[in-house]
Amino acid sequence: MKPLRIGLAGLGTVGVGVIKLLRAHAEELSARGGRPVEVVAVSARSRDRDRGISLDGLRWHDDPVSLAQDTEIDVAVELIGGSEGPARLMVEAALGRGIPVVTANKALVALHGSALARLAADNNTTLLFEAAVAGGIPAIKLVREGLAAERLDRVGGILNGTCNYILTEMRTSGRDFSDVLAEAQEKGYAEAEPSTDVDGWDAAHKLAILAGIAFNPIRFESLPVEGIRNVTAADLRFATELGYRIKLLGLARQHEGKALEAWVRPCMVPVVAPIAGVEGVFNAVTTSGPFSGPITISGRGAGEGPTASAVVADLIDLARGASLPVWGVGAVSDAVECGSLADVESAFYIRLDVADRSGTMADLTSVLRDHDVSVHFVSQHEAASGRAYVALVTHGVAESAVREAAKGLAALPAVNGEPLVLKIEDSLR
Ligand SMILES: NC(=O)C1=CN([C@@H]2O[C@H](COP(=O)(O)OP(=O)(O)OC[C@H]3O[C@@H](n4cnc5c(N)ncnc54)[C@H](O)[C@@H]3O)[C@@H](O)[C@H]2O)C=CC1
Ligand SMILES: N[C@@H](CC=O)C(=O)O
Ligand code: NA
Repeated sequence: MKPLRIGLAGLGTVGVGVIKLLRAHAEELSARGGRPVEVVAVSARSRDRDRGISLDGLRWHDDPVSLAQDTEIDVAVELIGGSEGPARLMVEAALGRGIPVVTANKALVALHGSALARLAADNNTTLLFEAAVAGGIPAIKLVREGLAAERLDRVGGILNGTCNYILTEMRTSGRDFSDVLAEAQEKGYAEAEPSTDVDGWDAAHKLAILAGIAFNPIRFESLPVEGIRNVTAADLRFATELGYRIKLLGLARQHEGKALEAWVRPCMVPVVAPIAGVEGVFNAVTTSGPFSGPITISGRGAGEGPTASAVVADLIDLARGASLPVWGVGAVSDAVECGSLADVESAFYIRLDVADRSGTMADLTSVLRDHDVSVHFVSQHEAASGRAYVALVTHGVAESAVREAAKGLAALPAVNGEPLVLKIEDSLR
């Protein structure tokens, strides 16, 4: 049987994992795909770096675009990363000549997915990206194939392994942020530029892709994004005391007749919610729809093995001759704006660093009263030298009111620095 010939660009964590997996499971892959799946050509920055795998017998291309133009490949695999530059040029070159592309690059798909889908459709080929969302979890296949019959009202979850790893380690071992981030980088979880992870962008790319399949491609710039940099050890302690875990969540919800509600932000999740138990580098993808009901699946969201498993699953689809439309629908629609969050009601957690003196609490509550924010629970812990951390949990209130109240609180002389406002996400129980 004629093999499926792969040209693979990017020999880092994921690229090396893909080559190892193709070699380790060659027999099973050949049986499942109906023909052997073989890497025949590669491209990376350095030819001589020791990667622990042999590149003997593989054609070498210095330029990933020249790899995409190699007439002796059937599929181009892009594992370089970045929404622009060589990754984008290579994907465009391959799709432009009718060669299917498999990529793990969420930034590229989130920002240019609609244009790439058109290019693929125009050239009668496809772009597959299972590894781009939640690493080894079959998240795309869940939504695009498994739930193809459903009209979902919610999709999202814990979509960044690095952030979940940092939040888990900070809480369980008391280590600080930068120490745990360095470890996530060593383990190959973090993006080349780690602010992509900790500032929420990577989760946002993944949410944009899930929302694109479940609902409609969204205009990435309209997605509200907040990362985990401002979450402190004090917040993690308060969360435990209140019966919550702090998780970086990305969620998109379709409310009847309204613009899509979508956001990425650290949230308080009740400790009894299944998603609260998803710890470390694990991700979780959650959906809900009128026929299927709620579904949550979890697994390793980053790292060599899990991500390689997802890339190779796409290659098997191609070996089998599957021809899947990029966003799960034949016609590519234009990207839509996400709705404003101003009127969306929720309970919120507000954490303040205050002067520990008489009258402070009265000042805080008067600001909340002035903004019509009703408080459900208050807790206080001593901080260093005459300061205290105060945590307030509100009743349900519009996001715009809590944001205005937070500005009023920040302006009080007794309040140091910026308050942290976290949404309490109770719907995922
Ligand atoms: N590491 C992970 O756990 C996951 C990574 N991804 C995505 O997979 C992709 C690859 O990620 P990693 O393997 O972690 O990155 P990495 O930084 O370990 O590897 C990237 C590779 O691309 C090569 N490269 C850079 N510029 C190049 C150029 N101009 N021409 C040819 N090769 C070039 C580098 O030499 C390196 O071998 C990214 O899009 C990333 O977002 C997706 C899911 C999980
Ligand atoms: N940097 C990402 C890797 C996988 O997509 C993460 O930490 O989740
Ligand atoms: Na996946």
